[in-house]
Amino acid sequence: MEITSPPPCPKTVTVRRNPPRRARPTPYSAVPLSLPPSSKTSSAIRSFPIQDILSIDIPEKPASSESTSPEESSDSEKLKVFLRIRPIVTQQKVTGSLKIGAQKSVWPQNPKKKDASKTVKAGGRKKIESCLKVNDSRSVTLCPPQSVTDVRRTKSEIYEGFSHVFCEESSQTEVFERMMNPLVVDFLKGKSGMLAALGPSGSGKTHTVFGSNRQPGMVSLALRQIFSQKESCRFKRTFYLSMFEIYSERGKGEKIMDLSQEGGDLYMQQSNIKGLKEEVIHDAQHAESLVASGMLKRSTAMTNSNIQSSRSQCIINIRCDLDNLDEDQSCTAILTIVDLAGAEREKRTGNQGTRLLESNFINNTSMVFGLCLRSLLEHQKNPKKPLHKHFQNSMLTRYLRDFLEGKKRMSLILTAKPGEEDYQDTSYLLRQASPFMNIKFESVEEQPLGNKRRTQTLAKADLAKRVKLNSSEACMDDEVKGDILHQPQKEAIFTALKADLLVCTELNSEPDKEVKPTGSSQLPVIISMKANKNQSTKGSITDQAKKARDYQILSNFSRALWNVLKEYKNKLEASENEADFLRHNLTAEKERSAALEAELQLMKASYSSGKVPMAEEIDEIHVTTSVTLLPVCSNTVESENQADEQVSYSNHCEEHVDPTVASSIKDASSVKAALTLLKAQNFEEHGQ
Ligand SMILES: Nc1ncnc2c1ncn2[C@@H]1O[C@H](COP(=O)(O)OP(=O)(O)OP(=O)(O)O)[C@@H](O)[C@H]1O
Repeated sequence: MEITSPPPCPKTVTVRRNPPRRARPTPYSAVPLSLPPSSKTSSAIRSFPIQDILSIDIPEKPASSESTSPEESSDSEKLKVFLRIRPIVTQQKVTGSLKIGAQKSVWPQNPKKKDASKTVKAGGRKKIESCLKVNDSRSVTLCPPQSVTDVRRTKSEIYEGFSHVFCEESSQTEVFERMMNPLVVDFLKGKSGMLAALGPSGSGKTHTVFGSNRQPGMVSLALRQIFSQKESCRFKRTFYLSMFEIYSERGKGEKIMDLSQEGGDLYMQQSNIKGLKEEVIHDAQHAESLVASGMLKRSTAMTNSNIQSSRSQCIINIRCDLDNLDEDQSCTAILTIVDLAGAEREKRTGNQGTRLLESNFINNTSMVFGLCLRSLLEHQKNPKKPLHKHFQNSMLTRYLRDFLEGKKRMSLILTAKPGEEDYQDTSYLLRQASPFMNIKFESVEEQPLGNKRRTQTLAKADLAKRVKLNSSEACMDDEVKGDILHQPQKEAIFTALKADLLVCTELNSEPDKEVKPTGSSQLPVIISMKANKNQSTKGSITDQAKKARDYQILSNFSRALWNVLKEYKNKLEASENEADFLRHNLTAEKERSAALEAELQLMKASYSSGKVPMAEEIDEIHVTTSVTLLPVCSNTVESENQADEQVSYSNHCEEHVDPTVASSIKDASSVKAALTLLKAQNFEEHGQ
């Protein structure tokens, strides 16, 4: 039987795809391919831990800072927003009082008023539902009345987070204790502060701030509290009172009026009020009488909302000069109380003419006040947002600039009317003002000075003494010198004040203080163990704390960076080891494949010629190829080509050789077995 030789092996070309294929997995080899030991360590490197670094919790002030006192730790405190709900006034009561008011004044000519009277006449006593429900001491729910829900779908809203909610039954004393007393305590310690009352017309701002004879307000109660303190032998406190209003006369711009007995018109230069008179106050009674006479001068008028509606913004300043008698030094603190005129809705008040112009001024000032605080809040939330200079748009906000820019402490009391018909006003107030509770006072001055307020004050008494003490203020600018003749040597006095602060039950709440009796005073005097720190020390402590914080951040960052670099170095070493190992394996495989290829060529030639190759010849091929191909195998690309050719050849064999043989050839380790099989077949054919 004639043996038909298989067609010649076509020249196979390895086509490289574009993009080039990745290296094939190393074909099965007799040589086991073990992974290099280093590959075990080459786990994926985590990304740079920037988040970890940023989330490292670094205390604002180092815990080790022994100098941090409880007072200093409250550097960043939130604006306190209180809410006071005034009692509901029955319709009959309102209109009744309006009737009385109407006899005194012809203003306003509001047709609605007549309608209201009619309603009362016709309907008699009418029960008014409350739209404001107190949930707890810090939150309220505003429920829309039926009339509003009928028109549009309005849901109940919860407002929470107030420093305290004073319900309708809350007394003036309760409000004072919770809201005003902390400010007074700070004031007596040398810290300035402000309380501002905000709310719609007739909601009880003036009632809260000034009160009445029967129910004294915050000003009177604060003055009583101030003068109830016993004097220390080392310190002399002198209190001054000034009072002025900002108003608009028939809409012709803003004006300032000194509300002291002999006071007249004042003028404003930038944020400074020029010519404001201060009265020295010796006792609470005297001070209260001054406030009462000032109130008589204040512009008020009857409106639909309020029988005696404030038509101006009223500001009261109580200043305390604290003199250290031992060291001839002094410091100043100011307690400011602001009674804003209540925002009014034209529809509601029915104001016309002059009242309407006044209304515009009042609403404008309230709006600017709110805008300043909103801008501050937004700026604090996102420092990229600029702190707009809204304060420039009204005299009041110009005067209160430091407070409205978060540089000085302030508290707000929102007064609300809970009646159904007051829903719109109350809703507006809560929506606008409740977010202010998130405002922070970042770097509140520990002891804001009178000269910072830049109010030109001319105290009637103590002038000679002031001039004497003023000798140490040579470095002050002229304006400031004019403003406050008595320049307080604040640092030393503040230190001494801390060391010799009078005990009063309200003040004595700090745990790290030691109480010692003094010879001169019957009351024990608090001796602060940390009293020898003055303000410059505080400044340097703040700097040190900042530096320590920066250092801690940087060291954490560099530590994290170092760890990442170390991980990358390990990974690099592992990869190099792996590459060496693979290169070595590849070389060995190339040698083997070259030897097998040569052997196959020989076998093919022998098969076609019918001559069986001798075992020696095959061994010779192995030796030759392993020697000659070594340098070639070092070239990876060429080796890959050869590997491709080998596979191509194997494929070819699959097509043209007996399937049993082809499968054997594919398997590199079974080549010898294939050869034996071929020999046997050849032998059989030749034998036959
Ligand atoms: N908590 C309260 N308890 C009793 N009466 C109150 C209370 N709040 C307000 N009133 C009374 O309501 C009336 C209006 O209050 P008030 O003048 O204080 O309002 P207002 O907010 O200052 O208004 P405006 O902005 O128009 O001056 C006053 O007669 C006052 O006595």
